Amino acid sequence: MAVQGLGAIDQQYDGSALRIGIVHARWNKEIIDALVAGAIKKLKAFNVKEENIIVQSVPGSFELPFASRSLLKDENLKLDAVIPIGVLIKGSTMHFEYICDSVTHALMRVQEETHKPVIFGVLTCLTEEQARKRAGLDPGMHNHGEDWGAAAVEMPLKYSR
Ligand SMILES: O=Nc1c(NC[C@H](O)[C@H](O)[C@H](O)CO)[nH]c(=O)[nH]c1=O
Repeated sequence: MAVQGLGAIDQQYDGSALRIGIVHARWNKEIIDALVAGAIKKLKAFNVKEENIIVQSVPGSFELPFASRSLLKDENLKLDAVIPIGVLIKGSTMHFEYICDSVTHALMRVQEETHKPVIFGVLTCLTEEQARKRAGLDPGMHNHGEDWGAAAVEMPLKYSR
């Protein structure tokens, strides 16, 4: 049996009727930009229309849950899923741990409260090198933003209410 890799896609989904939000933090801009580009590239590969991809930014990852909830509840946007994207890199204090833990749990709560998919697009890295690799910024490395784009198409098509 073929072993599926991380973020393996199980079939070619048609996202042409979907509306997807991407809300990204503004810390670690170069890495964020690569992750957002990867997510958009994959959304388009699944036929999501450019006009149906709504991209907004927030100051940092700690603001992602609030913004994600607001986007999903915005009746004018009619989003099918949201991809919060942030890059958290360990510093010399415990700030990193508290943000990672609180943001992760808060994003899960947004998903439960809104009954809409919230794709976990937050890198929690010990070094900048780890983050760059996961954004595909090193030659031959995979851009995790693409996995998040694929998940944002699969989930609403499979589990929309
Ligand atoms: O501290 N490091 C980071 C960070 N801190 C800011 C925080 O998310 C929030 O915006 C402020 O505390 C204001 O609420 N935000 C990140 O996205 N990545 C980091 O690596």
